[in-house]
Amino acid sequence: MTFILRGSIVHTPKNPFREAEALQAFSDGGVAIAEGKIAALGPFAEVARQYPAAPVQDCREGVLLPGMVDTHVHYPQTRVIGAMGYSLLEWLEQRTLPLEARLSDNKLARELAREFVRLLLRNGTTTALVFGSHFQGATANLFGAAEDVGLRIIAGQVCSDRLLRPELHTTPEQSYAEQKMLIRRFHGRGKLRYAVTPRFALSASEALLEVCQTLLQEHPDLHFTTHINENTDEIRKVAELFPWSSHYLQTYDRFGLVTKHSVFAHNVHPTEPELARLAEAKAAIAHCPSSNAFIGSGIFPMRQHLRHGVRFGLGSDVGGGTGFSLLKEGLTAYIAQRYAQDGVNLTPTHLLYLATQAGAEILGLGEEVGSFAPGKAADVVWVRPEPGSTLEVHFRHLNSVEDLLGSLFTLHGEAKVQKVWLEGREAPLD
Ligand SMILES: O=c1[nH]c(=O)c2nc[nH]c2[nH]1
Ligand SMILES: [Zn+2]
Repeated sequence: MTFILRGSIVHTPKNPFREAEALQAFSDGGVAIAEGKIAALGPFAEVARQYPAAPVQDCREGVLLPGMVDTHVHYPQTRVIGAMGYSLLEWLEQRTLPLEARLSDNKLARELAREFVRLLLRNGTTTALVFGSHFQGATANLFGAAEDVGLRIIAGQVCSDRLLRPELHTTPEQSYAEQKMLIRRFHGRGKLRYAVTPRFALSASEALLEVCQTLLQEHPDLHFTTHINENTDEIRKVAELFPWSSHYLQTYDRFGLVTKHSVFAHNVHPTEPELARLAEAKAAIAHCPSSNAFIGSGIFPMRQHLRHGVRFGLGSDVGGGTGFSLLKEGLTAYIAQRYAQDGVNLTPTHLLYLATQAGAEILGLGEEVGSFAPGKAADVVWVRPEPGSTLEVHFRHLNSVEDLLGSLFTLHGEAKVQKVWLEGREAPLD
């Protein structure tokens, strides 16, 4: 069935960090959807002429965006959001890991998985790279919940074998066996993909990192994700644990884990050699601005990443982050760069790009999602201002599409995700 969505349409088919006029917008636009894919995009009158028999869904109140892409979010941590006053290692020990340990209970894991995928969708996220659980069963529940609603996720069973808490520790042998089973069962099934996911070098022995390497060698199309350079105490401890390493990235690189399929979360405190190596390997960073602020990790050195040509997308990093909204992450990235010594002066176009196409690209999905380019999956979000809100006032008095986006990101708390389509099918939001 072919149908048309009519409304204000904005997307970033080009990279605004490199090219002018990266934003494309249609104030009365149409996006035709056929067989779950974008069939046509343009002014509504033109699209309607191309598909005269297609029913039209009127989305003229508000704006249509490509489904957003969260490049770093933790499935077990929804209920940790808002734990104030901790730095990273205290936050993990006192608030996060105790909850993660409870996911050995499959019933709780199933409940959290359903809650998690619903909250991603309600915030307009249609693709995500997800940190799973330390438990195999709970991670299987995550894949199951995503599949049930048609959400595109890349995820994996988190592995650690030291320095967390005993319930969360595995052994290299156990981790290999459990991950193999999950890879066989879920990797490449529909829209599901598997990511090898050591929690961070601090909690992974060399033998466990070797297991990660073996898995990637045995399955070259797997993804890889972990944390890096988030907090100065963490960095110091990692240096002590790997005395042979000259920097944090080397603890992964020694085991072949720095590739174009790798996404490292945070990288708030990188050294120049690490940035050079990330660029050389075409590895990418999940930039998590609200988490960096909330846990007090520091300000992301965006200009340094740009200078080195290191790619990055946005991550909500729930539960260190302050919620699932990538609109809010965009605003927080903007504000953090305003505070930074040598910050990048981001425009609303940069923010939209970071929340959509940039994320798609670093997940290797740049040809499949992230914009309304014909042929891509029809993952679409319709956002409307809450009636009577400041955002509604702004939307009634717009001068330009940049103004629309600027107020959407700034007043994101008054933007309601009205509907979400996943491959052209309306997704359940309740
Ligand atoms: O922000 C973070 N959240 C986590 O859960 C975590 N684990 C290791 N390092 C981490 N950083
Ligand atoms: Zn994280």
